Amino acid sequence: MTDIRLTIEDLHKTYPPRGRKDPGTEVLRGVNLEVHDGEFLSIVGPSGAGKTTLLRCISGLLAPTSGRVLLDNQEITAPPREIALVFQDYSRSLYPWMNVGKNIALPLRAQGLDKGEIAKRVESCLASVGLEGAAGRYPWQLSGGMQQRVAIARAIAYQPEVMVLDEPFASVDAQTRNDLEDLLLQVRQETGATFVFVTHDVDESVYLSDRVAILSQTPSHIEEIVPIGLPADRNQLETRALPEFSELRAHIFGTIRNLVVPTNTPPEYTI
Ligand SMILES: Nc1ncnc2c1ncn2[C@@H]1O[C@H](COP(=O)(O)OP(=O)(O)OP(=O)(O)O)[C@@H](O)[C@H]1O
Repeated sequence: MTDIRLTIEDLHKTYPPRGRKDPGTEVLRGVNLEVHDGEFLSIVGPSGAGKTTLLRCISGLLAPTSGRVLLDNQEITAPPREIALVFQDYSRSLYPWMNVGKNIALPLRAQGLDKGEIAKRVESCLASVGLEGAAGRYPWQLSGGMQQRVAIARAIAYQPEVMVLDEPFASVDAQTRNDLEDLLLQVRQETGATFVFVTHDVDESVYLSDRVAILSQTPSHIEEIVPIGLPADRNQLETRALPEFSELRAHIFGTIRNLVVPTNTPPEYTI
């Protein structure tokens, strides 16, 4: 049996009232989830279902109202060293006044590594994300996709056990997005890390994952966990052309659509 890396136990989160007339916002109501060691698990769900809230609780950035998140059986009460985060907004996560090398080195310096080890890690992580020799460039000199590669390099330089990513590819074009998806699969193979990945893109969740967890409408719980039994060796053209791929995306899309109470707003998910 696979080891459990992360356990989410009966997690509840209600944001406190913002004024006298605001009762507060109950977002998570009893989320239970286990993430296996080395697994790639994606979280999808209707817009506003609480995906980011759940990720923030998992990574120790937000205290749950009740319930617990355990990393290797230890309750998380603050951001643990073993977890690295990558967000959608790379332009805010990289420091524009520091070059790429310094951006990647910053958390390593905080970890107390010596200069030689830091320089080695910066170069090898840049090579892993296809940005050899870019250490001296500044974030504003790079395209959006390249900046997100730097954010991924910074996360892997840290040698985390778990990588938590919140819609990391939502702001890049379709071709770059496919390249970054493959980069993530390569990073997963090289590092053996566990991935928890939030996306609005059902196809992306099927392409990348071992399992996809579907969050319900708020106050949310896990509606369904879908095992993705596709061959481990994924390929943008062949994997996406498999009949099982279409069946899985149709199933997940249908489940999310059934969760959404009809409104006049256009659907966010497309198939
Ligand atoms: N700091 C906060 N204070 C109060 N309410 C909040 C706060 N952050 C989020 N919310 C509310 O919690 C709900 C869930 O938000 P969250 O961002 O977690 O959902 P999401 O599934 O990630 O959203 P999206 O699909 O838009 O990315 C929303 O109704 C949001 O307005």
